[in-house]
Amino acid sequence: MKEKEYILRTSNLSKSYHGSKVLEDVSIALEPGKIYGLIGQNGAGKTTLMRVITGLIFPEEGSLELFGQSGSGLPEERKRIGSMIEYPSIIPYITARENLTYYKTLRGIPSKILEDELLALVGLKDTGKKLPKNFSLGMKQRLGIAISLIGNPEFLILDEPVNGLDPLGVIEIRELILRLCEERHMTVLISSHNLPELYQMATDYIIIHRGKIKKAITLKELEESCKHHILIGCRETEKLAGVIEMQLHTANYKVMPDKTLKLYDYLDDREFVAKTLIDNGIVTTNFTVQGDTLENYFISVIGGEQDV
Ligand SMILES: Nc1ncnc2c1ncn2[C@@H]1O[C@H](COP(=O)(O)OP(=O)(O)OP(=O)(O)O)[C@@H](O)[C@H]1O
Repeated sequence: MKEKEYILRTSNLSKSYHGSKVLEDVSIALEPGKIYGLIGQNGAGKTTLMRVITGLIFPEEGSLELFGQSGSGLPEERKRIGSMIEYPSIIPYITARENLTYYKTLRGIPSKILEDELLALVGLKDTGKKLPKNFSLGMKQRLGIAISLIGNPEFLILDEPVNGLDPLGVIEIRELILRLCEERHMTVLISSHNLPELYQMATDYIIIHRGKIKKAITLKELEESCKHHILIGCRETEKLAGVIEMQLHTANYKVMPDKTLKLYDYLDDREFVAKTLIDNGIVTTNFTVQGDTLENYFISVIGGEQDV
């Protein structure tokens, strides 16, 4: 069997500042072509992790593999990364096009049409002589993304690119990222302190809290977790499933690895479900309605801990 390919693999990365751990045992694996949302509150360690990946700082412990290479092979592989970390590195007093020319020259890229191509890609081709200091926040973020795309990266790292944007701005960035992924087959790691903001932009979510990875979940699993259902616990799950199919005439349920069962129907008629189970000799250990908003889900994953 062919071994799974990873764009990035970290193993037990740790980093401290002034004796306190900012990253602790961070192990993540990113597969090609996916969009990973890195979600965590302010100070959770998102920027630090991105800086470690891009080689701006070094971890004290743990290891890192990029495109299958580690150790002395990392600097070469990092050329395949485009990033916008913390703030877009825009020069505010020259035009968007001049910004791109500046960074293109710095990177030694000869293409004559690169500026046109990137400006069109991020929807800034009509900005003409307007200076970035007068751009809206969304325009600045889009120019920052264009700059990060200069080397035609395969792996794009964006730190909070939707922070402070209005809902329309969030949608613009979302559409841009989805397009980049589709047209350029890029893998993206994008951070935010707000799970709902990245919802549907990301295919996978990594939740970080106080430097530790709390959860790695796919969009499908996230939606599954947030979908309302009746959670039923009982010792005889097979018998329970049989009663649900035969007596309640639905197959809209799922047996979980811990043998509890999630029933997605009859939410408005729970009394009928309870009565049917009793009538059929099912003894339940749990019978509750569950399902979360994205925000509640996030809070439940980080354990409801507030930052101090
Ligand atoms: N250079 C530094 N020196 C000292 N402490 C630092 C440094 N950089 C980060 N920290 C601390 O590390 C912790 C994690 O910071 P980081 O910027 O990685 O978090 P974040 O999740 O990106 O948060 P935000 O959303 O606020 O940017 C914070 O407590 C921060 O104060």
